[in-house]
Amino acid sequence: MDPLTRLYPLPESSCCSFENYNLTTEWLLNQTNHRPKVAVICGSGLGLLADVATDKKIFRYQDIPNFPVSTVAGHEGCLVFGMIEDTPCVFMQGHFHLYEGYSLCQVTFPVRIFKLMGVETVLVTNASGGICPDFKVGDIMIMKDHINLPGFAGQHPLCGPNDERFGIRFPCMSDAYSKDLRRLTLDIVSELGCSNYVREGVYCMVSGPNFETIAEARMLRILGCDSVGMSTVPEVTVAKHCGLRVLGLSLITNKVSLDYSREEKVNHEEVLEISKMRTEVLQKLATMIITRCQQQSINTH
Ligand SMILES: O=P(O)(O)O[C@H]1O[C@H](CO)[C@@H](O)[C@H]1O
Ligand code: HPA
Repeated sequence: MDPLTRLYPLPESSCCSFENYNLTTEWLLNQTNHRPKVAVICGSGLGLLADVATDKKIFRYQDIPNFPVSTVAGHEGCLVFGMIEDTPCVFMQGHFHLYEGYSLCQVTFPVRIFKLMGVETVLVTNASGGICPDFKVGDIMIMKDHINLPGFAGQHPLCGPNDERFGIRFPCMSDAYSKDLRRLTLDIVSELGCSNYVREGVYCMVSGPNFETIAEARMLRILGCDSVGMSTVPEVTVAKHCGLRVLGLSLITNKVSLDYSREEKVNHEEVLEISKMRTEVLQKLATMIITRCQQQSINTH
């Protein structure tokens, strides 16, 4: 047994050994001829992003060895391989959350599978609550940066022994979201004429599952967060660690209450309803980003 394994024994049920990543990767590659270059992680209510792909091959999460299953409404729990024009892609219809009881190694498991499959770029999407007073419901926020609030408290997907086959012990996170992809997205947004509801901003991850108190929301505002959600940051961190290029799009599904006199109460059904409302434009945007980013073969991460 190597000394690291002895120092940090993984629980029996852990999926996070290199052998397990390999096993799942090989299982998937044996079941399909698709060899994806772009992975799309679909957030709450955004699974329909996969509908525009052609030549699809679909796996239910429950049938994939070592894969967690989705337990939240609006997360279908399917892995969809398919083509967006000439680009081979893989879509996660639904992702995993700390509040479901998953470890961060389980939450981020698919990202390392994508890396081993040869994926180069990850497009992450999510639903979030708008904290920036200028944001409106239905706005799309291009993620410029994030705050890993659970990470501050030691809930971090890279804690534990570092596997150098994936990345270095102390990865830089100051450029987690590719500048080139953000620029490309802004160009496409202006071509599509939707600049009036696309913003750039900082996403903050909280563990959930409750939505924020007003005092918490005010604290997040002071910290410089433009929106808040319960996902994405672990996946982005692991993607960046293993050298994947990342773009994040966050749909503002509700405004977070910063004021005790505000009567509206946020709920998950409203989150899903707004996601559905923006599906078409997000499909268009995602399709153009995927096609162009492959054509331009931007090399900087
Ligand atoms: O981040 P995604 O999964 O898109 O969804 C967001 O919406 C759900 C709450 O309504 C939470 O899961 C939150 O994180
Ligand atoms: O207001 C919110 N807070 C946290 N997560 C969320 N996901 C969608 N909206 C929200």
